[in-house]
Amino acid sequence: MVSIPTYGDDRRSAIGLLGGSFNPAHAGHLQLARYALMHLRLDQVWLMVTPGNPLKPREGMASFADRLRSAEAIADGRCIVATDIEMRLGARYTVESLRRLKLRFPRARFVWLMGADSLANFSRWRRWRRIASLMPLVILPRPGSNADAIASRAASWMRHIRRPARRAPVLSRYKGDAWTFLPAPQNGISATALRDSGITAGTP
Ligand SMILES: Nc1ncnc2c1ncn2[C@@H]1O[C@H](COP(=O)(O)OP(=O)(O)OP(=O)(O)O)[C@@H](O)[C@H]1O
Ligand SMILES: O=C(O)c1ccc[n+]([C@@H]2O[C@H](COP(=O)([O-])O)[C@@H](O)[C@H]2O)c1
Repeated sequence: MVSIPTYGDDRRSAIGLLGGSFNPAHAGHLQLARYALMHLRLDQVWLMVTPGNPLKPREGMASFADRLRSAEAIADGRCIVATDIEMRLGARYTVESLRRLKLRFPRARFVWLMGADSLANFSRWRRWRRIASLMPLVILPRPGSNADAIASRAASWMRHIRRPARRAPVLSRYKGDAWTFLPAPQNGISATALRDSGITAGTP
């Protein structure tokens, strides 16, 4: 089982964090991770499996072990790494996980990655303004969610720290208080649709 990636210890690595339920992991996650890796000039993307999204019901959620295995199955173990570090950090909310992660890897430069649907709901996350101050945020488009994301409460509140997408290659140099909406090819796939078709994080 993949545990704590050590890459962040070695040098001032630029690491994209894709937090997710991965119930199951799918091609949309992989596409996002690959695109971010290249366009943000990252050293790695960590598929950071959440012990449990505080806003999602537990019903229908596969076990942490199954979801981690599912994320490992799409990772390459080199540039894209699945990790159980959020479970190990022992925090329930992203804001606390990110704070602990920065203490654990003081030399790393983290960037928080998320799809447009997550930005649309971001203002419901615990201490979301604080999250935006902890590390740069990069939003990738997702069919059906982009207009809501741009019109969201969080996007409106953060408008003064929005950076143009052309700044994406240097965004990891910011300590926080910077975000961008990165135009990218879109993928309509979702874990919900996969579960509805019978594919779950426990499927071998
Ligand atoms: N097709 C996609 N395009 C862009 N971003 C995506 C896509 N799928 C997932 N993401 C992003 O990846 C992160 C983790 O997503 P998650 O594991 O919840 O998958 P999901 O497909 O959104 O799941 P569900 O349908 O169960 O809500 C979130 O930031 C989400 O916005
Ligand atoms: O901390 C919060 O309040 C919070 C609320 C909703 C979602 N999150 C995080 O958002 C990430 C994406 O979650 P999900 O379920 O949409 O894949 C994952 O890392 C969750 O822990 C975090």
